[in-house]
Amino acid sequence: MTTVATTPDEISGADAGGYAARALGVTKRYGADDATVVALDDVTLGLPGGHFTAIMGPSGSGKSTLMHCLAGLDRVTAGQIHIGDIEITQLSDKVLTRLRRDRIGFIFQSFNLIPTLTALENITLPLDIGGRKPQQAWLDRLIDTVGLRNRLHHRPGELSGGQQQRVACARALASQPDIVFADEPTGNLDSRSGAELLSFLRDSVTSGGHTVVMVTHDPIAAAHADDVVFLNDGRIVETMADPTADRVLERMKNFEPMTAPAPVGDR
Ligand SMILES: Nc1ncnc2c1ncn2[C@@H]1O[C@H](COP(=O)(O)OP(=O)(O)OP(=O)(O)O)[C@@H](O)[C@H]1O
Repeated sequence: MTTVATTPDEISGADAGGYAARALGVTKRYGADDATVVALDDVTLGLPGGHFTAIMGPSGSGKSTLMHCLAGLDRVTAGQIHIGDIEITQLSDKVLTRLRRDRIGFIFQSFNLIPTLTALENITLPLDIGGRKPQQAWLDRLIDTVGLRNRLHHRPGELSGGQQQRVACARALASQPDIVFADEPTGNLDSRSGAELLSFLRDSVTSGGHTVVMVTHDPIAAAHADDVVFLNDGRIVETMADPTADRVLERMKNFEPMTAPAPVGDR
């Protein structure tokens, strides 16, 4: 499995097991009647295991909705989602919650740390909730990689934004999940902290064999990925292998002529 797939044949075949997550003909509608919004329109996507995939597209194109549906945080209107070999669209809320906890890691733009817990307690929280013991060697490696060794007993309020996001990253990877979903993970970080975080995610894929899916608006962030999936109006319009920031920027420009602000003098 060397690249993302976007056709039903590719992701339904005998070797579909190589995909960490799959969406098959997924449609997501919000609202009803005249107020209906089609956020995803018949999306088919296979995300290879051991890959770093970026999801890009203009505002409102369906990026977050796609990620939330893939991660089982939102229910689809039609179609199927697989995490590994498990079809999640039919699962009860209880089973889905357990699957998310055990097999999926999340990194949100807003960190979502618990303010009363220390950095270490935040990192191991998903494991603690699941009644699982952290694998100490992995945890040690993770803590050293994100550079939090001397901050483990600080609470989030005593950490910088970049440090908090690194805690969120370590938390997402602590249980060695099958797949990590990151929604604009560098959105609240300065450029140096953002670059560190992206290197960490890249390394967790290259050296650790993890699977990372990241929604981003930033071509430089997307250039850390193996593949970029471009969405527009709820549909996949293109994929790009081995992206560079320049190529991604060029592609994004084609989407956004309507949203570029007019020069001040023209208003
Ligand atoms: N809970 C909701 N109720 C109604 N409409 C929604 C809801 N969530 C998203 N939408 C709509 O679905 C469409 C896709 O939204 P989504 O948040 O997935 O886009 P996005 O590409 O992630 O946008 P952005 O880059 O601005 O975050 C948009 O038109 C949005 O207004």
